[in-house]
Amino acid sequence: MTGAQSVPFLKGHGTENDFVILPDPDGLLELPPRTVARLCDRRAGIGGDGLLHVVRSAAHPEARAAASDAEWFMDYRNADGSVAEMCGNGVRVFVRHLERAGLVKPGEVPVATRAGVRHTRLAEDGSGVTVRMGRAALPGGDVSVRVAERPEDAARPAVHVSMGNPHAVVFVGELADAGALLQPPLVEPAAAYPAGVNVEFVADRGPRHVAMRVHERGSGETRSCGTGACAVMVAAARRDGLDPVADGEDATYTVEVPGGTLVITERADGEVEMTGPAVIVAEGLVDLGRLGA
Ligand SMILES: N[C@@H](CCC[C@H](N)C(=O)O)C(=O)O
Repeated sequence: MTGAQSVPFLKGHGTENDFVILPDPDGLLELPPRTVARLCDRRAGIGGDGLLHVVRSAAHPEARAAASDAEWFMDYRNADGSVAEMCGNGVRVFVRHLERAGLVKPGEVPVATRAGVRHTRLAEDGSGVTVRMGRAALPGGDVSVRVAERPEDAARPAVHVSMGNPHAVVFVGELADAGALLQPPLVEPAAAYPAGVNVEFVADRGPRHVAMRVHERGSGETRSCGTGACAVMVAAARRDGLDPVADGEDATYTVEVPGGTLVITERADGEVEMTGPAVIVAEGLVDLGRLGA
């Protein structure tokens, strides 16, 4: 990209999963992967685990094709510029931005995503945001994960969970068993995840209380992942013999992430609900022409 093009941006995070936010209600911005990657670069750009492109559904072709009645579409991009279906922490930050900008009121706010519409609820007192994340899908099959830096370790069994985006959940004794997580974990069979995968390592902390680390597709290790925490909650519940739909009773877990705490409920109707913080920390102008993308 050449020439000056100053556009407004904000920076926000949810449990320290951090995002560059680009308000673009009329869908006028061109955002090729290299521009997104540069914006998310922590040295040469603003820095973030991902980017929230905030567009009215009517102005985005993917949202128009889905014909949802949600006014806003979350066009989510990973830090490497790749597209993702959904981001759980991101959707909370997305509605926090809409609220601050006076574009929605506290209460129920539907948001269209590539994984379908997610219904968010902004607390009146400005505290947390609750999101109805849809139902988890557990396709089954044998999946295993090896930590890339520890090729000597045996492959560990993983649970395949979809929260609209793909996850492999691995139970470990200690979170340190995941190593430095500088490289993507090795997941097999690769065919189980044709579009790549987010990998969560989970350790127990107490009854219905777990801690996790995550290696995100397209971003590397991050300090939190909302869809990942939901996948972890559902995998932990099944491991603990709980199935809220069959049991007719909600199950709630506390999921600790390096950047904070998320509370996740799988309801008796199958819906997974996540509650957590959403914070906007900065805003300004960025010159897309000077990113060197
Ligand atoms: N951090 C997000 C997930 C972002 C997308 C993910 N990396 C993917 O490619 O599926 C979350 O909070 O859910």
